[in-house]
Amino acid sequence: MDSNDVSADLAHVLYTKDQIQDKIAEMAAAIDKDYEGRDILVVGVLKGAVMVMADLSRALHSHVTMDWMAVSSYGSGTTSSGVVRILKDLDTDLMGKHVLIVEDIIDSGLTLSWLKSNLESRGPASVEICTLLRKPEAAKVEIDVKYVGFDCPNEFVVGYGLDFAEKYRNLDFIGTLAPHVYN
Ligand SMILES: O=P(O)(O)OC[C@H]1O[C@H](OP(=O)(O)OP(=O)(O)O)[C@H](O)[C@@H]1O
Ligand SMILES: Nc1nc2[nH]cnc2c(=O)[nH]1
Repeated sequence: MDSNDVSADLAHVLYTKDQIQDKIAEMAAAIDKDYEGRDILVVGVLKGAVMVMADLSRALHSHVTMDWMAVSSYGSGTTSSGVVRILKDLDTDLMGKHVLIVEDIIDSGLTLSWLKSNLESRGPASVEICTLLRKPEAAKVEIDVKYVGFDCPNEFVVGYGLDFAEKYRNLDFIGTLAPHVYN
C-alpha cells in the first residue's frame, strides 16, 4: 500500500459505494413521484452536498434547476457552533419555486433548521429537505425532513462529500476515522 493511502485512516465502512448509489436512486424515484408535473429547484449546501447533488440530480427525471449556498456552522472541529453564517447566497429568486434543499448530513439539525426558515422567508411555493444521512441521537432541534437516506450512528463520519479538516470528501463510500487521525 502507498504510504499516503487514505484507507489507512479509516476505522469502519458504514455505507459502501453501492449502498449509497442504491439509496440515491430510491430517493430520486420518490422525489420524481412527489413532484410529478412540477419543476424543482435543487439547492445544494456546499461543500458537503456536492456528491449527493451530482448523483441525485442525475438520477432525477423531473425538470431540475440547480443552485448552491455555502453556510458555515462548524469551526475547524467536529461540533456545531449553532451560529450559521451565509458564505455564499443563492443566485436564484425563490418566489413561487419548489425548492428542494440537498444535504449530506443532518447532525444537530441547527444548520438545516436555520436554512429552511431562511429560504421559506423568500416566498417559494414549497421548501423540502433531502439528506443522505441523519443522526437521530444528535438532534438538538426538530426539523421536518421529507427525504432521508440513512439514519446513522452518532459518530463523526467522513467520505462522499463529508470531510475532516477538508480531507476525505473524495471517498466514494462513508466511514469513520481511526483514532490516530484525531491525535
Ligand atoms: O446538523 P448540523 O449539526 O448543523 O450539521 C450539519 C451541517 O454540517 C455539515 O457542514 P459543515 O459545516 O461541516 O460544512 P461543509 O459542508 O463545508 O463540510 C453538513 O454539510 C451540514 O451542513
Ligand atoms: N464530516 C462530517 N461533518 C459533519 N457535520 C456534521 N456532522 C458531521 C459528521 O459526522 N461528519
